[in-house]
Amino acid sequence: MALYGKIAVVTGAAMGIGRAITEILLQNGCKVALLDMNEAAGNDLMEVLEKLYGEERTLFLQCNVESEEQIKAALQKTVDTFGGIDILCNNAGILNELTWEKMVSINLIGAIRVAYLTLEHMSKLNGGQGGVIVNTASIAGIEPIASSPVYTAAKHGVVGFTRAMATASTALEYGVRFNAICPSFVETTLLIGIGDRLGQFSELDKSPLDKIRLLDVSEVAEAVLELVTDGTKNGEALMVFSDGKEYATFPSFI
Ligand SMILES: NC(=O)c1ccc[n+]([C@@H]2O[C@H](COP(=O)([O-])OP(=O)(O)OC[C@H]3O[C@@H](n4cnc5c(N)ncnc54)[C@H](O)[C@@H]3O)[C@@H](O)[C@H]2O)c1
Ligand SMILES: CCCCC/C=C\C=C\[C@H](O)C/C=C\C/C=C\CCCC(=O)O
Repeated sequence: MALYGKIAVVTGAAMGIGRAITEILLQNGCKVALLDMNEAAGNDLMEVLEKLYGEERTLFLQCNVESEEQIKAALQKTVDTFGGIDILCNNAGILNELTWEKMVSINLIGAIRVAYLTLEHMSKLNGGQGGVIVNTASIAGIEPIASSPVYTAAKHGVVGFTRAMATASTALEYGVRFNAICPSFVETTLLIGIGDRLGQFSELDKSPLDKIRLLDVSEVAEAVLELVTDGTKNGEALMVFSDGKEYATFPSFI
């Protein structure tokens, strides 16, 4: 997919990986709607981006991915402002085993909710032009992390949802590709003070974090760009490690 002039929606865009995805899409000519619940961080980032890329190429919309109403309003505003949606980077997420039901609500249900509501604009079945959806999962979506069982469950859910939707989209001719990005540990606020958010599993935090190089957000954004632009990629889970990236392989029974 050539990106110049394409319209992207990024959730959890105000900081961390979402911010890096937003910037790489802007650098490649996209218009980007930044959705995030953190209004202050979103507005601060907009000031920076407007100076770099021009006011007409970015739009910040305060949006909690737990709220169907807020997502619907944000997507409609994006379509009204930019004229459609070609790319969704479904990235908002938290890591907190203490508030595990909320974590499932944001990391898994939120991602599904945003994807379904975006398809109402993007799917060829609904009069859209087709496009691509990249869901931010994690290596924890491929391999269990003992200190984070519910985070692991939610991210496995994101990978499963992505792969099933890729097949469904092909069969039902939505014209939409679905891929998952699965990073290792990335240097963002998500990992700050993590020991306090692992609850009964905190003693398992033996911190590989001290032994491996944390990824820079730009490395994850580069891998997302590959999944967005390479039209042959559908139903893939691209793992990003400190020493390179690799597509996950899965058994097949059906
Ligand atoms: N940092 C890592 O090591 C790592 C590794 C693999 C995957 N991930 C995943 O990457 C994604 C981004 O995480 P990050 O590391 O950039 O974290 P981050 O905390 O730096 O950024 C997360 C962003 O999501 C937003 N957000 C959180 N809950 C939201 C909600 N309910 N609605 C809307 N926005 C919300 C926050 O306001 C924030 O701007 C998450 O899905 C996370 O699970 C992170
Ligand atoms: C042990 C401390 C864990 C605290 C953080 C828990 C979960 C973090 C999840 C992130 O999404 C990253 C998930 C998994 C990373 C897995 C493997 C690391 C591979 C190392 C490498 O890059 O080579």
